[in-house]
Amino acid sequence: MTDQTDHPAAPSPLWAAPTVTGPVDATVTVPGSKSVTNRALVLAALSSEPGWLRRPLRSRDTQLMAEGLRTMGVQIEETVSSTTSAPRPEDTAPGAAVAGEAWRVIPTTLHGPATVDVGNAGTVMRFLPPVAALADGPVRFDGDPRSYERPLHGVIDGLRTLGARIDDGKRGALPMTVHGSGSLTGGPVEIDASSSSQFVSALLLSGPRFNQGVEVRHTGRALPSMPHIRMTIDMLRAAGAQVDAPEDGGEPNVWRVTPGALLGRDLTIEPDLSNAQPFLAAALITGGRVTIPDWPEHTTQPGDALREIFSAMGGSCELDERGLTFTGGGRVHGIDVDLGDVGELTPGIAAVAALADGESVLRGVAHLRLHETDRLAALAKEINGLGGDVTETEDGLRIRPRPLHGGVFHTYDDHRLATAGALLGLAVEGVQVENIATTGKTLPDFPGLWEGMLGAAPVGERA
Ligand SMILES: O=C(O)C1=C[C@@H](OP(=O)(O)O)[C@@H](O)[C@H](O)C1
Ligand SMILES: C=C(OP(=O)(O)O)C(=O)O
Repeated sequence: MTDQTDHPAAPSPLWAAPTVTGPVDATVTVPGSKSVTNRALVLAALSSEPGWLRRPLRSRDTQLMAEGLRTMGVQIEETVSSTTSAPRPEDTAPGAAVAGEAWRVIPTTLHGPATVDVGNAGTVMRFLPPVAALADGPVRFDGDPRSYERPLHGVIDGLRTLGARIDDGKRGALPMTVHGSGSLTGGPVEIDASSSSQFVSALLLSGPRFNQGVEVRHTGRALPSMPHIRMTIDMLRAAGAQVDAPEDGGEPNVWRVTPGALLGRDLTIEPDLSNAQPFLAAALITGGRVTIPDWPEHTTQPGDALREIFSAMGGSCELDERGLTFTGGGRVHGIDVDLGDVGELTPGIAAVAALADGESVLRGVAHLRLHETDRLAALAKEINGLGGDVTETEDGLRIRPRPLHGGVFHTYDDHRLATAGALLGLAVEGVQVENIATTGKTLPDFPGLWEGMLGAAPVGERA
């Protein structure tokens, strides 16, 4: 929490991005979804009975979420993948299920005083304040310097309307203290969630535990990341909540959650499809083939849109019992696409677009200026630093491919900038990615997975 402000910044190490000389051909098992894991943790913590998360993502963002809930009293235990909390002998035998494969969540009466470190996790800084409003006692929220700049007004103002007392020094941002009183009135609330869909998800996720439930009405410009709101609704319903949503015949931009108990679930977390992006992109860029096991047939994850987007950029994919196999066609095409629903895919798409045979226009993602970093400015600056021609538009990027050269690719503590740099390095010699460890926000050991994928690639001429 304070590390980054108390000490002078040490220079971040550089990671020499490997360049490949032939098509990749690999199967890459991607860890669990950040968005599903962090919703599942919140819902399990608010349930009336214990639950299980199997194959949860263990990364900075999800550990921060688990730790935040623990500080309010929730028990989250590392366990073996068994259906009881006591490990069976066969689970601890060599080659059997590894300890820590599952999280067992045991809810409790939430309490303060507590301090939550949100890091730079949008899900933690937005989903936990409504939980804290249900705790008995003050809960302080703090995080990385960037968390102070990320929008939070929808959650703060929304919670105040619903009856919470919050001390934010009138900034409408972190740091702040939520003075929980053990319960929240709830009811109708209007918010402008055009800067982050997570405002809506945050108020809905805790909504069943508010005395009057919640009715969230979005006012303002277009909402980004609609599949993530759909994910919230589907997971709430699977936990037994009653939710009315616009796409089910309800009023546009209005969601209602009825008060009621949430059920403890036994949930296996899907792989993170947005984190599958760099590996699929490697197949596209090198004219190779990558299989991602356990790709869900139906999902609300925005990463599922990669099947269509990357196919349009020059490949093809097949979903079968092995998972999703993406095969690059040998050429990468430019694309003109609105990414408003799937904004978190933008950095990876921009990197691929910089290597394409024609211009790309990425639209509908103005809100990315308020993500982990200003992603539009960072992508333009870093790709241009390698010789590219990227310009910012009002709501996105225009990318005109040019021959690129090596150099340092700065990442601004943004995991998706780091994987975008790795992608460029596949095709461009001498790319050095600053602070590759920042990928640990959502994808621990990215370098190991990346080098493992390339190790499986046959050596040969560039495709
Ligand atoms: O609810 C979620 O899990 C997320 C919603 C999106 O946030 P925004 O709507 O702020 O873009 C997305 O970009 C983020 O990575 C995860
Ligand atoms: C925007 C992102 O994260 P978050 O808002 O959850 O911090 C992301 O993972 O791309």
